[in-house]
Amino acid sequence: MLTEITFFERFEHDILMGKKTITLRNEAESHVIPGQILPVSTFETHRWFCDIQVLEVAPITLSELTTLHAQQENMTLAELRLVIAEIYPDLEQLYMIRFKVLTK
Ligand SMILES: CC(=O)Nc1cc[nH]c(=O)n1
Repeated sequence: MLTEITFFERFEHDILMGKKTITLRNEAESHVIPGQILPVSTFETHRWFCDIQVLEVAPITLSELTTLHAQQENMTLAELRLVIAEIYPDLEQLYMIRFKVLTK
């Protein structure tokens, strides 16, 4: 079970503003359950910046991504596909984690 989650610093503002409400992760980072509360830190320096509550976890493939997922990431679909390809090269099976920010 995941007990903390990290995000790249470039996503911090969007998360805190409620503009990014999902994250797409690989299988290793998908072991969370709805209701679970996770501390969130930056990937680069492990600085805590909020707690989130997991609302939903669902498998999704790269080809199934839609403009709704892109909106929930505060990106265009083209941007989202590029970002995911950069973070997880050649990975088709992803997991969508929907969350809300609790403590800032
Ligand atoms: C650190 C890290 O992997 N961050 C990610 C990965 C995928 N999506 C996301 O929002 N953040």
